Amino acid sequence: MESNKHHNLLFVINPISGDVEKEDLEEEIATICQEHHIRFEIYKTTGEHDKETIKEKLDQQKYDAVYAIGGDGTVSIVASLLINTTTPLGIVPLGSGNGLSKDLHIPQDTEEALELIHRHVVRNIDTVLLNGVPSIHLSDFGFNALVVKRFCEGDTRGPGSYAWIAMQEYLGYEAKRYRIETDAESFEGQAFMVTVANANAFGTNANINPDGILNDGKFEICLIEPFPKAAGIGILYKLYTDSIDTSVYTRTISCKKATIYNLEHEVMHIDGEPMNLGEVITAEIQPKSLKVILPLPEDEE
Ligand SMILES: Nc1ncnc2c1ncn2[C@@H]1O[C@H](COP(=O)(O)OP(=O)(O)OP(=O)(O)O)[C@@H](O)[C@H]1O
Repeated sequence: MESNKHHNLLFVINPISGDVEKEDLEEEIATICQEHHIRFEIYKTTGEHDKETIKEKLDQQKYDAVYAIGGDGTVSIVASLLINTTTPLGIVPLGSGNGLSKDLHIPQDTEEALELIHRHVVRNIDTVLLNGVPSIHLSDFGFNALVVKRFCEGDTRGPGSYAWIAMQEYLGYEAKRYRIETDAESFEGQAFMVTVANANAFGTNANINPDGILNDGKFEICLIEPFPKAAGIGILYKLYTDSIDTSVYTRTISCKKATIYNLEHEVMHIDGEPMNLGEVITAEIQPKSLKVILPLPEDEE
């Protein structure tokens, strides 16, 4: 565990995330930073070449931390630039999906999350490389990836439209075939979805990997195998009560390295961004490769 006092910060704000108005936010940031004698800069994302622009800023100047203010997409852009650097990632969750921040127990209330600027600890977490592309949270193939793809193609945001798309796609969805080889065990067969899980729960709170630990040097491959449609409600219930690992239709492989053969070229996403990485995907853990800013443990407050 480390702590680091902030002197110079970069805030990356996504002005459209979560359909949340963020006008007062800049003033709140300015107030806290002035109070604690912290220099700061704000970059507002545009949706175009944000990663490149933020990278230029990081190359030009040393920041003590970069705070991503938005949803999982914004967090993912910032995090991918901070992996294997000494600069920690801070998160102020303000998106429609805030999965990583929830798994890290970062306050979901904006005011409380901003308090971390002057009261926090820094910890190292693992990340996973999928054909060289970093995944910090959850990536998957199959049903959920299809829903994520349709969601990204649509023009409505929020959990309601995600649930609506999921319902529309569910009845017609057919499991796809995968071969998975890992340093622990192998699998070949059909799956409804295959998740490469560094963390635990999606932004919707569906917990696909209840026992996952973000800094254990391993990731999990969580499979939901084919099931009768009538069993869907039970699986959904287990996903939302942190007990999916007790379902007879699931299988979890904990490993450090895996090769996934996506035999039917099913859609996939990495941390919520649809992506096509081809038929053969290698996944490899990058132990403790990302520094994150977290609330002080209760016994240290
Ligand atoms: N100024 C902007 N105008 C339009 N789109 C933007 C802008 N800034 C960022 N974006 C887009 O916002 C998306 C990321 O949003 P993020 O995940 O942080 O929040 P979200 O509300 O959870 O979003 P989503 O509903 O897509 O999950 C990316 O697709 C990015 O291109």
